[in-house]
Amino acid sequence: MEGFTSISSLFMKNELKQFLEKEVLPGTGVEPAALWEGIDEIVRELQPEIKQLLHKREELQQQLDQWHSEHPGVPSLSTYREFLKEIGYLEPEVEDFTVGTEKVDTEITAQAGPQLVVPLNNARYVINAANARWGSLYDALYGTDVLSPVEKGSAYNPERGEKVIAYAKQFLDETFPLESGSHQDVTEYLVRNNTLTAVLVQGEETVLQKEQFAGWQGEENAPKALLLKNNEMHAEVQIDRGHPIGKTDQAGVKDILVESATTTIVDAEDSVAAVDTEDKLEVYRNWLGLIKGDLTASFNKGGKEVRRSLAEDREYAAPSGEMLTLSGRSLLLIRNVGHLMTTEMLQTAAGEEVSEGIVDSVVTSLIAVHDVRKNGRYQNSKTGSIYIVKPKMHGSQEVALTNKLMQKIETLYQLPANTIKVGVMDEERRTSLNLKQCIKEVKDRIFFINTGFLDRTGDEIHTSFLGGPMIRKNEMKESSWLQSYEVSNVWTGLNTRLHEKGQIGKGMWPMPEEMKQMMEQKSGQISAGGNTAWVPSPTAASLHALHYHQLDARDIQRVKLTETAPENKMLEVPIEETPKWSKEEIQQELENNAQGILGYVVRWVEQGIGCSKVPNIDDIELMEDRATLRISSQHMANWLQHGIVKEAELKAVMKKMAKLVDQQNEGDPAYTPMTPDTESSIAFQAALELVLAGKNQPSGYTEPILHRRRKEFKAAQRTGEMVN
Ligand SMILES: CC(=O)SCCNC(=O)CCNC(=O)[C@H](O)C(C)(C)COP(=O)(O)OP(=O)(O)OC[C@H]1O[C@@H](n2cnc3c(N)ncnc32)[C@H](O)[C@@H]1OP(=O)(O)O
Ligand SMILES: O=CC(=O)O
Ligand SMILES: [Mg+2]
Repeated sequence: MEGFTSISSLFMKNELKQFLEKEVLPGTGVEPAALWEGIDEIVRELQPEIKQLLHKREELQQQLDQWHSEHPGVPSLSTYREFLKEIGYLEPEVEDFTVGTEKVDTEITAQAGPQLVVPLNNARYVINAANARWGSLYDALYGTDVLSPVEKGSAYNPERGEKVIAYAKQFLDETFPLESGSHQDVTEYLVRNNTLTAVLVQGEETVLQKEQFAGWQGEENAPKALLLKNNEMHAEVQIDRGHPIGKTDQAGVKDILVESATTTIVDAEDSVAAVDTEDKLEVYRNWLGLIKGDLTASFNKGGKEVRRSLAEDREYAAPSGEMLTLSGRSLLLIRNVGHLMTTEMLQTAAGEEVSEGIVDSVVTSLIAVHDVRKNGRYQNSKTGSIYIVKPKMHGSQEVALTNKLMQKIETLYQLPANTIKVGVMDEERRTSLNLKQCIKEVKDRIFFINTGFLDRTGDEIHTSFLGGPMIRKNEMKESSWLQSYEVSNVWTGLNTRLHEKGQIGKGMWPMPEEMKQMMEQKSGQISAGGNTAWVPSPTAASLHALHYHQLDARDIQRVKLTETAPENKMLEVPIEETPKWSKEEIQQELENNAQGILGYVVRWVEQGIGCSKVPNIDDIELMEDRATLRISSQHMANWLQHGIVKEAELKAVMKKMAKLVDQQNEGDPAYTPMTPDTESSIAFQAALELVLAGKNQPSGYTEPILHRRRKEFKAAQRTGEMVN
């Protein structure tokens, strides 16, 4: 095969083979021949199993479709439950057990804090994310709407600055109260007898309680930084009387750094558009750079050349008399793709593509072997673990398959058993309903469960597609199935003692610009029992970090563990039995969905951007990724199926919204408008296809269409380049 080299019985793209041989393998202790043989064996054994499990998904969906056609509307619970048991959708109960994962880093076991997610194909963002372990509270407050609407413009506004400082000092008073007086009235901080001492305006001295003072930098009588600790999370008061802000502060405080993203998921899945070898290698190379510690990104920002690299660790003198070192970087977890897609990078002799999930796990864990062998400039996992997040698994058999894959990889790389930890995204209905069984399959390697409610909503719609029209998208968050799913996830996590070994994670804040709202609402995820929750940006991480100071997540979990089992309402399908929507409401729903779909898809297909901010109908910028696309496309397809909208009307809405999206992108020189010639716009046709063919997409996923259309666009671009 042209462009491929044979490795055992398989054929590998030359670029991947070279990348593995020249850039990855040296230093891992794994020989090329052993790798090729190992991959071959894994593929031979697991590829048929994956196919079988994908076939099982289809079979179940057909049975569900048939059942819903015969029982239209909201299902009667007892009959429905029986049916689901009969077809094996609901799995048999399993005995109680506890999670036994060992060698998990303290960022996961001891700390409770924000989890940042970042697209792995963007080196500039990825380095930023790794460094988001620490973030400026002053910047986070000044640059967002938490205190007052965002101001555009470059000049520093001292009035806004004052508000920021007052808020931050109030945070200090609430979280790190002085024995008497307020941080607002401090004129000098110093360290005396290993105690943080503050001099107040009137001249009297006060102290911070001992347990909260973790260290300092600089001289004891003129410290530059004071390290404070609460609920296992740190904050650093930075003092510099020569700094433009420090100069204006009576205590010389220039900023308060907050420990922010304790963990970061570097994402090779739903936030990236990676459809071929070129794209995948970019993703893998960035992961290698992160693990080796030498990833850099150079770019121009505000007229200045910036070269970004990974942050160093932070060192402090500790009250114990010893030095204290804290990581300067977030603990990195990598999200692989799920079981569905295959990749051109590796093929069988018959020309059949190999599962992309297998290749992802083999390559990303091989790269992480450098961390286990301490080859990098920094050490990501101090416990020698590799953290892989596995998305979109349906039920316990698929989790068992992932476990088998990781076992085989460990054997291949001669790693101790359970070195590769697995994070299970609870984002498909069959996993939520059988979560205990799923956790059991990876009970000694699981390090988190996470309520990926976005994918989960897409799957909720697709599973019961033929039952009737779904409620409006915005109503989903309040619906009983979703609330029950959140509660049940926590319950199962706590009762398998997962929280003692890992994270019970909560979902994404998908409105990156709405930080005031986030500050008002996102602490709810901790009150609900989460010890981590997803944020879309470093700024959001720094702000959400404050919630972990306000609430003791571990304590909340201990209390929740004593509660009785929640009622399971996950089978309450969100069908609107007697739709009474006005024409305007229907139009609004369709336009909102169409705008989101088109705004996201056009950048995906034509620019290879897998996660972007797209304004909704109310001009609020929403984070759109493949999971939000799954919801919108399935929702429109479902309304089409049930006659809430006719095909011609739907097409008209799509065209109207394409015009709007074109206008919204006018300032982007790389953008090609979809209108007026929507027929020849590959992006527009992709968006339309996602809706018109939505009913038949596997589990309602958008990957197959997106990948095909992106490849089509890339090919057209290449042909165009050749012609020009
Ligand atoms: C359902 C799911 O699967 S959710 C998981 C998938 N979602 C994600 O991964 C969301 C990740 N977030 C993002 O990709 C981005 O924040 C977006 C696309 C939502 C917004 O991106 P932009 O429009 O470029 O953001 P904006 O212009 O406000 O900010 C850009 C700055 O913030 C930084 N930034 C934004 N998001 C991130 C992030 N997730 N990690 C690190 N840095 C980030 C950028 O580095 C940039 O700073 P720089 O100029 O110093 O490099
Ligand atoms: O992956 C996260 C989700 O919400 O889906
Ligand atoms: Mg998801």
